[in-house]
Amino acid sequence: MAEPPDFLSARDVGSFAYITMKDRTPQILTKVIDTLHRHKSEFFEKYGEVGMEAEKKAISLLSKLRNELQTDKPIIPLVDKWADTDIWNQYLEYQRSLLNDSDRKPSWFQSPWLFVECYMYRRIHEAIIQSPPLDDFDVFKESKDQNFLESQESVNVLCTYLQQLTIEDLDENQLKDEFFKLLQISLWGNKCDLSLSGGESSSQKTDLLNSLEDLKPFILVNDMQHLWSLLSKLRKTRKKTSIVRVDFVLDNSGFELITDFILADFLLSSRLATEIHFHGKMIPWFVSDTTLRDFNWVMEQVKHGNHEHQAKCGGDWEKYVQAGRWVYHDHVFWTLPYAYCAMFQVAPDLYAELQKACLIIFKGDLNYRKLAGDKKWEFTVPFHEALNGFHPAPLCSIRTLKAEIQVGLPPGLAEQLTASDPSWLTTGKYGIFQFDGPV
Ligand SMILES: O=P(O)(O)OC[C@H]1O[C@](O)(CO)[C@@H](O)[C@@H]1O
Ligand SMILES: [Mn+2]
Repeated sequence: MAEPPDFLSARDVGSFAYITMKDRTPQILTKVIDTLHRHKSEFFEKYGEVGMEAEKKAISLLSKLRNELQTDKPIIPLVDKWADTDIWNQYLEYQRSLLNDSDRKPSWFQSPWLFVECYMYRRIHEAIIQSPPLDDFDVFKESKDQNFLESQESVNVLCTYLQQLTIEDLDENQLKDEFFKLLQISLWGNKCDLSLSGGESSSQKTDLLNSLEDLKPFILVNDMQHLWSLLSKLRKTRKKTSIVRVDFVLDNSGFELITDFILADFLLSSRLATEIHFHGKMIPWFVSDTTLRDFNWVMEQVKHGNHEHQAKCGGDWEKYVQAGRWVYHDHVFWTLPYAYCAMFQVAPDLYAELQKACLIIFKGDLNYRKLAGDKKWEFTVPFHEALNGFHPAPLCSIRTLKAEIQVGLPPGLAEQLTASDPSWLTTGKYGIFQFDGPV
């Protein structure tokens, strides 16, 4: 058997991992510090002097973190006492044990990129929870909310589209077309995450629905048909009372979350699924990722939006939640640095939960990196192989490409893309629907 490939790492000078660690992450940390500064008077009003002291403490911890990163210092153990602190510190030990030389320590620019990038977000969380009473403050909340608010026009268009679809009148082919349309909306919704733009606003302003045809050439792997075959077969063959569960491993809040809600709503309304389970993050993560608070906030906003179709959607979604047809889950595993092939061992309860799904949709780039272990795979390696034994249920990655990792391409395509568009892997311009499961 050939050796598995090496991990992506900032050690590779000039790589996207390197540029992210050198430029983008310090920029994100600076923005976090600035956010805390800007909330100073709010903290004072709420907590008095204690709030001011806490703000100072958080800023000093974050400045120290930025300095450690920029000077490639060793990765140090976490000192907080949170649900996953011990697991993280064990993982740090494991990373250290991988370095044969006992004097060498894992560091920002030498260790696997997935590990250090996750560690940075976990250290931001540490800085905040060590600074009570600010321990509940989400440093990314403002930008997530802004992304949603700036996408209002597109949100209206999508809600209106969904409300005006008369699903019961559609024949099988029409239903498939609509399903494909909403899958593509959910794909391109992943284009505008905030960590890629260094936390700067990147909301959705164009009318996606009318751009889908133009965007089709940018879909490099298109397994939508497999998703349709799977769900439409279940729809035809299932008994009246049986459950068809689709899980979404969510990515970003704001506009992307709306596109996921629209797709999830369609799945229920069309009876392609009977239950949707959403998996979000327990702590603020990679700037724009969805937490329970974001999930609820976005739903509330839509419900109280001053647009008739938005309000109707929001009302429906709330009812789905109340009826247990939409269920939100979180788990510490999603904010650990492990590839998903480790889930069975590290978080068997989560693995068992995912096994209940008929289909799992993994949204976004970070999920893809974790599915494929963030390794330098050949572009033609089969997706099934890169998953390295992670097969809880049929699954599909819906992702725009924002990192130098992609598998399952036909021979020659990567070379062709590199020649015509050298940054094809990292700009979010290209997308995939990549399925693994029985076909
Ligand atoms: O929100 P997404 O689609 O997971 O993208 C987040 C992305 O941010 C980056 O880490 C860059 O910091 C990408 O490479 C990463 O995977
Ligand atoms: Mn994200």
